[in-house]
Amino acid sequence: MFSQPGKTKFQVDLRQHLRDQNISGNLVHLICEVAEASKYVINAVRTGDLGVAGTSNLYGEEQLALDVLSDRIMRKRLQHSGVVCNIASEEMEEIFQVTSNPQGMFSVAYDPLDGSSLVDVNLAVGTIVGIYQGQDLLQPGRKMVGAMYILYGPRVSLVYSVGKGVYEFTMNQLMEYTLTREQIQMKPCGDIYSPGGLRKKYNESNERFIRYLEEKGSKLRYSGGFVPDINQILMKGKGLFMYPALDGSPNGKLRLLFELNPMAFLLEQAGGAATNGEIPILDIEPEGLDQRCPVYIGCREDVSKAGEFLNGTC
Ligand SMILES: O=P(O)(O)OC[C@H]1O[C@](O)(COP(=O)(O)O)[C@@H](O)[C@@H]1O
Ligand SMILES: [Mg+2]
Ligand SMILES: [Mg+2]
Repeated sequence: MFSQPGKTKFQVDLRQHLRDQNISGNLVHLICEVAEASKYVINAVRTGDLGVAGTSNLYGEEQLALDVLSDRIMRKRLQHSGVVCNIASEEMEEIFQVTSNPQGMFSVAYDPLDGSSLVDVNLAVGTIVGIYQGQDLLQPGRKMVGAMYILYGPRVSLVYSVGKGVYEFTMNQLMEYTLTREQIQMKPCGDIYSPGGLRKKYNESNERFIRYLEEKGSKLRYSGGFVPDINQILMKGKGLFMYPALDGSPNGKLRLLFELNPMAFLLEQAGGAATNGEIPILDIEPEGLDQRCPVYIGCREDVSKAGEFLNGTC
């Protein structure tokens, strides 16, 4: 049952689709709860206060009112879902325990509003979610049972995987998510590149890798929002996003639990790859909630080429 990209041929609703996936009813419920929460987040993005909240998150970054509101929307929904035991968010200081009994339950790590500083210039932003069975959130991403993101662009789309391929749903005029693409697949290499961070802070290997990409004819496509940048690569099936180690920031900027693991899970499911330049992102043992790490994510061959530049074999 393959629909054309962008066309909702079968009007398959998210819940109906998930029920057909042979996964636990609790996981179906959890994904649908996140989908419901996203409807309130998009409303906040479209109409909410663009000012600062006057508080800071666990990274010491100034929080916007929209960061705080999106976080509350997500947390409340998860807290009352009846299927979540632990919650961690980019905007919370510590793990929020809903229940100490993990039986049949999931734990969720999320970035409620990635790219929030782009809302005032009306660019696309998103929500990123990683789902773990049981109560342990500090596990390698490969242990995740599901990952998803919601992209708030001119259209709202939801992309998810529970380890059975990657599917895209798009919000219709009734604010329901209906299936628009299934079994999304990446090509082995591509011609789009999204380089994060200040280039003058790149080391020589990263600089040489960028020159290699440019010489092979890759086009620069960087919006400054991780969700739209990854979504472009995934939906076009080609390209590479990187946010490398920078001079003064050896771990780059992006967060392992809240941003990188869910995206790595999705890209691997689509036949792509994600590494820190040495090992797969999904194999990294997290040491703390606030862990950051460099990332090269996208087409398999492009990601592996990045590794060759970094280890000096290229
Ligand atoms: O401005 P830079 O350094 O290129 O960083 C951009 C990256 O930072 C982020 O905005 C970080 O996310 P938050 O907005 O959640 O802090 C990513 O969306 C994006 O990929
Ligand atoms: Mg973020
Ligand atoms: Mg954020």
